[in-house]
Amino acid sequence: MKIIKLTTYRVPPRWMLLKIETDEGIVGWGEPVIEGRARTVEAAVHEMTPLLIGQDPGRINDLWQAMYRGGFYRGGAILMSAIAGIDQALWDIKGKALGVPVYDLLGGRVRDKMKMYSWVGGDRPSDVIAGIGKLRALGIDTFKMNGTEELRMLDSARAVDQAVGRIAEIREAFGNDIEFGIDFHGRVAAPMAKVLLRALEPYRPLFVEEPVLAEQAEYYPRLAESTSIPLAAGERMYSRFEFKRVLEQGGLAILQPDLSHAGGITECVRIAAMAEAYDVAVAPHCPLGPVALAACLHLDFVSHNAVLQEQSMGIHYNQGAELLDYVKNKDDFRMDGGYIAALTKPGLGVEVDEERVIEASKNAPDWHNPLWRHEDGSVAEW
Ligand SMILES: O=C(O)[C@H](O)[C@@H](O)[C@@H](O)[C@H](O)CO
Ligand SMILES: [Mg+2]
Repeated sequence: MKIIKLTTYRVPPRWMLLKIETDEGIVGWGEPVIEGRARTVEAAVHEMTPLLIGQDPGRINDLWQAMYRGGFYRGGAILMSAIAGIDQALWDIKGKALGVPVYDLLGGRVRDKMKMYSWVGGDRPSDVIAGIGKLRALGIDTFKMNGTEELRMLDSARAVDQAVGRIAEIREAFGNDIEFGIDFHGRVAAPMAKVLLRALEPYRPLFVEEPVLAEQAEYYPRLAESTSIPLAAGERMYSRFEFKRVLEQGGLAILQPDLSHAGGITECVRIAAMAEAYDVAVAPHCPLGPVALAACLHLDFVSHNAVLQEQSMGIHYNQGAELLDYVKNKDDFRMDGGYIAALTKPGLGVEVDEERVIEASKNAPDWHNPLWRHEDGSVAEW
């Protein structure tokens, strides 16, 4: 079998889907995208085409190495997202060619169902109580929300009280019937991280995500010393080589590689195995579309240390399209009591509605995250 064509479709809300065609008629789908840089990743995908056209799609490891090592410069958000989407599509082709789901190509399932969580509260975490109430009715009991709005490097007791007060309200309203992660989203600088973590201790969040920016990873062990709250990070790390440093230095209880940013299934399954050796859990990051989620689920079903899966149904970013709008087999993604079953169809298990994708790609938005500024006019982390 040979790869004959790559086609990219940027689609609402802010995703990109990649279709890889072969000379035997089998097609694979991937989701190479960095939120806000879809056009850049699209260019990177097409720059890699000469390494792929005419090649056997079944030689995923060799194609991965050629894409990673072949360009001299390597790593980072753009190139690793391009590789990720291509990798996902190659696994999709392989599974379809052999008539098995990707998890069976990776040694089979370690679990029967996977625990999912939903976002509540939006960019500026508000109405989280109402959001949780609505989703509780659907049997969902695990959530994530932003921990703060903009926060200055050194902010006020009032700002801390506002952030903590929201969490206190959640515990007040729902007790221990629900669990929730708090995403600091890189908005909290090192001077404030310890302050905020300590103030949140009494409310026992399931985890705090990106307690500081990924470029401040040396703070993870120091912050972990100061709190019992499990620390999580990973959406802004892009390969085994970044995650190995974080595992070596310690501090993170949960790694959150993104299957559409960190080199795809091939790379993230290795990252998950590395984490298991350090007794670190994995909870793949996925605020994206259905192909990215499917790739995450195949990792989840073969990784003993996979504990939670993010999915974007109802997320505040999904303006103009929802998680399953481009999927024909929507029922396969049904959640039951906050869990999802394995995707058992061959390949990634996503039946892409190509007509819908092509139609939607005709007016793809150029989504970019907002540029926030503090009261004094300086740039604030979004
Ligand atoms: O945890 C999450 O889902 C992420 O922090 C998410 O909010 C960001 O990755 C966002 O998609 C960037 O545009
Ligand atoms: Mg996050």
